[in-house]
Amino acid sequence: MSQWGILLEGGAIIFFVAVLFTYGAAGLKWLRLTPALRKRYRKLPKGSLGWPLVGETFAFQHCLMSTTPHSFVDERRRRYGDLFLTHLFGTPLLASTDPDMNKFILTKEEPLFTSTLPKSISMAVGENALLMLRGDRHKRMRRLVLSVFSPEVLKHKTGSIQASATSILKTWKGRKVLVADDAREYTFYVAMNAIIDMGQDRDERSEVFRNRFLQLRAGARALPIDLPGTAFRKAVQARKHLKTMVETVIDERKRSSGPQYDDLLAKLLRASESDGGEPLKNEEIVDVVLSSLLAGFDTSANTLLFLVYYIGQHPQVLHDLKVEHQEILKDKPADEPLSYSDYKRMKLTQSTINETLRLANPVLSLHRRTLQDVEYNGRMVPANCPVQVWLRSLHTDPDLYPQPYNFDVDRWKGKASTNNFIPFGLGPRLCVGMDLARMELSIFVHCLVTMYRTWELAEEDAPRFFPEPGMKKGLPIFVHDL
Ligand code: HEM
Repeated sequence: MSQWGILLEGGAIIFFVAVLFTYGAAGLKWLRLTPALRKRYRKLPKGSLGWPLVGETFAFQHCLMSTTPHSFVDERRRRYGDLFLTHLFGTPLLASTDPDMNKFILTKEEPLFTSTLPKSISMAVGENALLMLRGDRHKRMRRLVLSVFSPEVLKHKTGSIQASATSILKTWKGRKVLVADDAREYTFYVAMNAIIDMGQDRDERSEVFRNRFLQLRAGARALPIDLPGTAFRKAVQARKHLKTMVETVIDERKRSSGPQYDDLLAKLLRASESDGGEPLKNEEIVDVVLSSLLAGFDTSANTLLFLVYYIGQHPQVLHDLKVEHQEILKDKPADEPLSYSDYKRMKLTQSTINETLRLANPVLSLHRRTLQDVEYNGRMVPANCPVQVWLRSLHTDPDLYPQPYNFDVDRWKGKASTNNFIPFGLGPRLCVGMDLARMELSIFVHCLVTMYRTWELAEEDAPRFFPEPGMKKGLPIFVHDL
């Protein structure tokens, strides 16, 4: 631990000093509130802020890039407990790895907590994105979005999702495949079909849309430096172009008496008919469309990437999956597309997805900020304090998951979902695309294991967890025929 860390360790004052350091004048203003808090100093969680300004960022990055990405959190949890103080990427924050505390944080949004996003992501998703909305506006928009991603609607999409998976997988024969690229291609078009179906001009227009979308996504992950040539500036420009494209589709749909769509855009355009509220403005629709695409893109693609990796590493799991999916095919006339009830029979596939999400969740942590002083189980978190729920450490807690770093699909047999497994979040911001994600992943696995006998790595590759979970080389593989 650094000198600073030793000096300050365990002292509640560290939090105030950190706020002062990080927020300058704003921190001073905050310090004026301390008389009320002083009594409660001793209840503040412990931890270390590492070095001035950079805090523990380097140690955190170093661990994520190493072969033991969990060690940063594991070590601090051992030393300070399930809720501890750290300082990452310029912000002092409290990290929670405690299932009950996580549930408390995620379910008590307003008046106690609010969700927060870094500046680059806020720019990319727009101020009307679900992730940015609060209170009644969030509830209304969430209801509208959920109605499109509900099982009742998704059950009609199994055939088209299967067609997308099959067409990508057919191209895998006889060539070296970079799974990361094709996973992104597949999940992007599945999500686009559910969110904004481009209709007749699909191929050409979708391609332009996709390229601009990739620029937007790159900027969402970059530093928010708005200068010529930066990823952030390119993303701002890409967003303007995407906005125009979405508005063009809106105009076409409003003018046309052509085909009826059942995508998210159609739902948003008819919002007032379905819930009696005010019609949505174009900018609200654009933000919800783009942010939903962004929220579902890397998350689903990276999960698919890890699914292919883990199944490939575990021949018994591949064998058992083949049995499950052949059973489904056996009961169907040849060439009949998968139905929703076929999908519901994919039990082992669901366990495999769970185990993949447990070990390689694409979302490392969820970000909140306290709106007032919050006391929980004898510990106090001051107002305006960033709090992060660390999913990965929860999902690899040895008390909850024996031999946590083993890929073991059997641990999910007959298990109902609990607060100890929250890859899609919890509470009022539970992922709205969860059912779509599970369905597209399951259908891809079905097509993969029924179209090919097995696959092998074309080059050595290994998981990485920084800057985001993925495979170091994008998982290059060769597939083998049945
Ligand atoms: C394996 C894939 C996915 C994972 C692991 C995942 C994970 C999550 C998590 C953890 C949250 C909660 C965020 C928070 O509490 O701050 C969330 C929210 C959200 N997700 Fe997903 N997601 C996935 C796929 C998708 C897909 C496919 C879509 C849409 C097409 C989507 C759209 C959203 C949206 C719009 C929210 C915000 C909900 C709100 O604020 O009310 N996600 N997701």
